[in-house]
Amino acid sequence: MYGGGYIFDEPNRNQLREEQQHDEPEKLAAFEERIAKGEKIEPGDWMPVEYRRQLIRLIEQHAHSEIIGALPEGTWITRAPGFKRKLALIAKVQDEIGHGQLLYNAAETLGKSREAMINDLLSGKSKYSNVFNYPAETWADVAVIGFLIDAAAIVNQVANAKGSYGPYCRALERICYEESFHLKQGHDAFIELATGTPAQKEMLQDALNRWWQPIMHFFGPPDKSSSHSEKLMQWKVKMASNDDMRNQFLESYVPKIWELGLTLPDPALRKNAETGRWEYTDPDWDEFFRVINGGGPCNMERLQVRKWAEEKGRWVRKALMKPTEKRVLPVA
Ligand SMILES: CC(C)(COP(=O)(O)OP(=O)(O)OC[C@H]1O[C@@H](n2cnc3c(N)ncnc32)[C@H](O)[C@@H]1OP(=O)(O)O)[C@@H](O)C(=O)NCCC(=O)NCCSC(=O)Cc1ccccc1
Repeated sequence: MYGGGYIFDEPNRNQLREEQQHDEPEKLAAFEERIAKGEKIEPGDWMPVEYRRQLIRLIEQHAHSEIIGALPEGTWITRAPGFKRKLALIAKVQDEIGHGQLLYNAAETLGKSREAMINDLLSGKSKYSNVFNYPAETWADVAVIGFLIDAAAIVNQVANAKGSYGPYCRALERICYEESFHLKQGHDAFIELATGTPAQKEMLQDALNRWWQPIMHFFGPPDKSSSHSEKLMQWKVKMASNDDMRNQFLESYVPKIWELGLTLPDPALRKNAETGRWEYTDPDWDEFFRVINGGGPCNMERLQVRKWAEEKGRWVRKALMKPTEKRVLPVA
């Protein structure tokens, strides 16, 4: 556990309870009117308890995804082919950690401490993106992550940057600038393999086959079984539904993959000319829920690495604390 002596602050818990009692209809109506007008909600503004709770959940999961998301690519820094690719990968992985910091800051404005968030990650209480629970077996996996997972993240983040909560939107705007650089480096590595030797192309095709289902899962369950979408879209936290984002990703990237002579492991994948929407075989949603609930191939390994890093970094955090903060509090 995060042993720097941190818990979910009691004052914040009390604040949440207090606000719950004040979720009065007039305040709620005024809040929803502001959302409808496209105004940004800022940390000091009144907000329904459920809006706060949902934002903490979503932003916290996003932050964890960035931190854990650095791990599969991070293991390739020393093995990236050539000095330039090593440098670019170091910069990219560093950016992902920076994105995690920006997002933890945004979530903290809602009253949950960073330490409580890290504790919830390490205990398995909080989720993070399904995709980072798979191994990066070859250099081609890094190219697929850098191109297609970054692309998927950009589709989601560009949309939600226009959402209602100011600190989250501002963090997303900055993240999107950096992600567009990541996409370029991923695309470059992807093209090099796709247009390289038969062995390189085969390695890329193999990585694509393995990553396709996790990427389809990335946007979340189908709209009909998405538990949070309705409320989050009403409150303009999510600016497009899971299926719409998945469709937008397919629209932008499937043609690019096919143009390179690569295939995707779904014979039903095609654009319906009449509806303008992409059709596909439903990915295995049981596998998705298994992975996001801790049963993926790398969940245990990912959390072990984070726990190790927290343990090893404890003395640094302690050294940076004010003497009065150095007492160890029980973990929530
Ligand atoms: C769209 C969605 C992901 C899910 O919509 P919601 O309305 O929130 O949920 P919904 O009701 O549809 O689902 C029901 C349950 O399923 C959970 N679940 C769903 N999908 C996933 C999933 N894929 N993975 C794990 N869990 C998932 C969901 O939490 C809920 O469980 P709960 O009730 O909490 O226990 C939303 O949370 C979002 O936009 N998040 C912000 C963006 C974000 O986090 N991006 C992360 C990647 S950043 C990146 O990649 C950068 C990078 C690139 C390369 C290298 C390194 C880094």
